[in-house]
Amino acid sequence: MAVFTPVSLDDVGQWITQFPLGQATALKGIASGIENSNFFLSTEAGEYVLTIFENLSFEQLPFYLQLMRHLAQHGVLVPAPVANEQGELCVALHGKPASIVSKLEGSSQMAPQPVHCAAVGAMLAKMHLAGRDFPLRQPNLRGLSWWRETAPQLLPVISAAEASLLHDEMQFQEAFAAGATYARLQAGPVHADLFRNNVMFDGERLTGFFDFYFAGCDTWLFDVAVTVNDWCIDLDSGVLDAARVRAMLDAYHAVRPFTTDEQAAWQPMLRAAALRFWLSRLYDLHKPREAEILTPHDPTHFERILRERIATPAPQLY
Ligand SMILES: Nc1ncnc2c1ncn2[C@@H]1O[C@H](COP(=O)(O)OP(=O)(O)O)[C@@H](O)[C@H]1O
Ligand SMILES: N[C@@H](CCOP(=O)(O)O)C(=O)O
Repeated sequence: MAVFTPVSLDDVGQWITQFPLGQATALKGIASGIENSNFFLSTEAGEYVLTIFENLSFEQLPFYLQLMRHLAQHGVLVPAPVANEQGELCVALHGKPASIVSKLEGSSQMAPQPVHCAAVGAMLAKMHLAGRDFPLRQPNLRGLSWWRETAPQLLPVISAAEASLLHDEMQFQEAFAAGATYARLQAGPVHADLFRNNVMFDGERLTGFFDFYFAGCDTWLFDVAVTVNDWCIDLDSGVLDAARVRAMLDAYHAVRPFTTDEQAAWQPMLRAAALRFWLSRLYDLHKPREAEILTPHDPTHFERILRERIATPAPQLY
């Protein structure tokens, strides 16, 4: 959709000398980003992605970039940030924070089959395990605290039917999050937005997870629920597709076995994951940021998913 900050090859030519990448040989804006300005960057050392962060600050970026570096160093397929000669992963370009990360091969698989879901499930489990010794901490900034702030702002501007669902689900999620089962769930760094458009495939080979800018510390099961709610559904109805769910969960379980607490928490967590994106889409629709030029995602998609997860028993986790 947009490159918000234009950058020329000349601009990058001087700036890139602080990185161990040789000369920049080509730069091409990526049209599909909605949050940041992204460019494919060719250098003498290989192919990279240059990102200029339009909303995140220098103070906020270390958690995301260091998490990506940590995961890449632990064999998780994610873009590896490149440090400059001072060891910095984030350096100003045109006055904004910018970073260079390795380019993933392939493209997003927008019509996934069980084989793709299995690859995502296995890599997600590997990512959760690899995050256990990541030292930085940041909460999921779109977690329960944000829902508590956001729901009251939305209740007056949404329909009565939406307000009733939102009110009831917030009560349900408050009780779930305060319970003993929830407290025992394993937690750590999670991607928190692992939708189809944030994973690359080369045919059936997964080449990487990217777009970590909603990452934070939360329960691993929340991350699984977010991922299942996007990868394993019929997009029109929101209904789970049994074959894709089974493929994803079995592959995850083979790497990091689910627990009995997680089985007990599974249905509430599928609901929580649906609520999170329903809320953010409602918020973007009713409370757009100043100068927002983009078409917001449709909230009714996640309202449908939420109603469906409430009405239908969750599949077995394992
Ligand atoms: N590391 C990467 N390797 C390959 N392509 C990438 C990488 N990072 C981003 N892209 C491409 O750039 C596009 C926009 O990236 P994304 O992170 O979704 O931007 P935004 O956060 O602005 O929405 C992606 O759809 C993908 O095609
Ligand atoms: N996945 C979210 C929106 C986040 O956008 P992204 O392009 O950065 O993944 C949604 O679908 O609401």
